[in-house]
Amino acid sequence: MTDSPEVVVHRDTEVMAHATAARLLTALADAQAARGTASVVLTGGRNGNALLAALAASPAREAVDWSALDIWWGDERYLPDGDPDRNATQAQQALLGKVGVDPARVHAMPCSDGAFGADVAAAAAWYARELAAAAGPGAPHGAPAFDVLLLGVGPDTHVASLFPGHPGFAARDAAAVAVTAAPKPPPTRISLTVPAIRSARQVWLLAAGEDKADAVARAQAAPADGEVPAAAARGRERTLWLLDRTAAGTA
Ligand SMILES: O=C1O[C@H](COP(=O)(O)O)[C@@H](O)[C@H](O)[C@H]1O
Repeated sequence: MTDSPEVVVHRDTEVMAHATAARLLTALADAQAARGTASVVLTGGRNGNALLAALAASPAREAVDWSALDIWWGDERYLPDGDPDRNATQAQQALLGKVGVDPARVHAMPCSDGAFGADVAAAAAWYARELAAAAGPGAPHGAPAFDVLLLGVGPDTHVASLFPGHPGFAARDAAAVAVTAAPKPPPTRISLTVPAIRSARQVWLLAAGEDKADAVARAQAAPADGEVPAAAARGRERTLWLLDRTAAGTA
């Protein structure tokens, strides 16, 4: 696991989205050149969706073979299929419906009107099994070595759906966990766990806007094993904070 996160500060939110899109296309194209395949973990939220829109608009988007990309999610709001608040719905509209993804490689988290109904714990356990199957035997924590795992950072320092002081943050025995009574609506969610996040080769934390400045400062000062979820998000090879000036506190 990386000890020292790197920090890149962009002029504003728009520049950050486009620069991060270029960075991500390069990282995924490099992974595909090296191994013939790549994997990415998407995030929801404002910065995650701005990135997806920038990817869709990029003239370089076909540098990635979208059909040879596994797409996972760091978290999901446990809502009916197609609900506009689902991270998967937003990703489909912003990007996935515009590029040639292989539907079999788009690993959406379950929805509340699917096979598991209201049983979000069973839904999270299923996603953990999907991750473990992709990771193969012997993978620590049953999670794949994702090439790039994206995380938006909430104003309270939450990442994925791991909220400060909430039980999901402490989950260590599976790659995915059910989250109930989340402090941010909707209350019922599924999230990757800290060990699953730390299985990624690269973890990129995205934060733009004045309301994120305090969270960024606190997360960068907290110990990696503290109760500040964003501080615990580390990649095996690289941890990268991608900020705009307001979130970095340098505006
Ligand atoms: O609810 C969520 O919030 C976080 C952060 O969202 P933001 O709009 O404050 O940037 C997001 O990363 C997560 O995926 C999402 O489910």
